[in-house]
Amino acid sequence: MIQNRPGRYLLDDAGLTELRSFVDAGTLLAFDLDGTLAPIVADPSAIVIPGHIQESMARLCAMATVVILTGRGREDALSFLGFEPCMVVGNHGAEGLPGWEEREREFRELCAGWKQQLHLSLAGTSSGIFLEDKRLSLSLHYRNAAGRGEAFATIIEAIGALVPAPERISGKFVENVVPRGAPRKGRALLDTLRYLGTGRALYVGDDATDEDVFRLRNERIFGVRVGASSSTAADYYLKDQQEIDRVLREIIDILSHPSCDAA
Ligand SMILES: O=P(O)(O)OC[C@H]1O[C@H](O[C@H]2O[C@H](CO)[C@@H](O)[C@H](O)[C@H]2O)[C@H](O)[C@@H](O)[C@@H]1O
Repeated sequence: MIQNRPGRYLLDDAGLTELRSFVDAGTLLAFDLDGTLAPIVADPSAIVIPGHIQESMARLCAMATVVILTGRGREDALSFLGFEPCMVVGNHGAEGLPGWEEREREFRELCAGWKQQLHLSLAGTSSGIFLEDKRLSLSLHYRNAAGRGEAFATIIEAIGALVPAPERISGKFVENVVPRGAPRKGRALLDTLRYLGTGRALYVGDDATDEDVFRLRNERIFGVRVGASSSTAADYYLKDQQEIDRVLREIIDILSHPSCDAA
């Protein structure tokens, strides 16, 4: 079993040197949305990518290949971006990958069935549980529940009773119901690299679902976790979400001054 190790801080001299030697115009730049480009807020429909982050992302989109890998539905994610990435892969990797169109139809049907079952099983249970229907996966949020422990237990029981059994992926005060066999973020990033004919990728994410990328431990992927964690598989970490601003500015600087010794 691969042991996790504490990541290294990205924004010190050593981390920035590594970033500079990894990133060039041919590097795929992939980002998670919630908690990475947008700060976490209590209402999932109220996220905002700050204007200066949108501007940096728009600049990067003009300089390199930018991809968004999000747990949100694609259309929902697109409505928040304010810039135009090369690709947006939604639903934790299950939506928007070329070649998966048939399976996506199957995933939609499964989710519609699970949604009906959840409406029945959660009716009358603890308040504050919010079901987000993302068509190819479902999210059961309990951040705003009066008793989070009780709400979490209710959600786990309800997901455990679903037929057929889904995959359950934990997130930040959310449990995600995902079709078995659907691509997750790790697979999605590798497929995207192949599809776009790109050799390597930088990936920045903040959540348990992003560990699916970090756990690949692939030398072609430079993984950065937003928020230090003793259990992350990411190579590097940022102290908090606000530091994404500096990361984007550093990458813009790297791409504006190409050197001969990039890896
Ligand atoms: O992969 P991501 O782009 O990070 O999406 C992960 C989930 O993000 C959203 O939920 C999380 O952010 C909300 C807004 O800040 C917050 O209220 C919630 O507690 C978080 O779990 C989104 O609603 C989910 O669909 C995504 O799966």
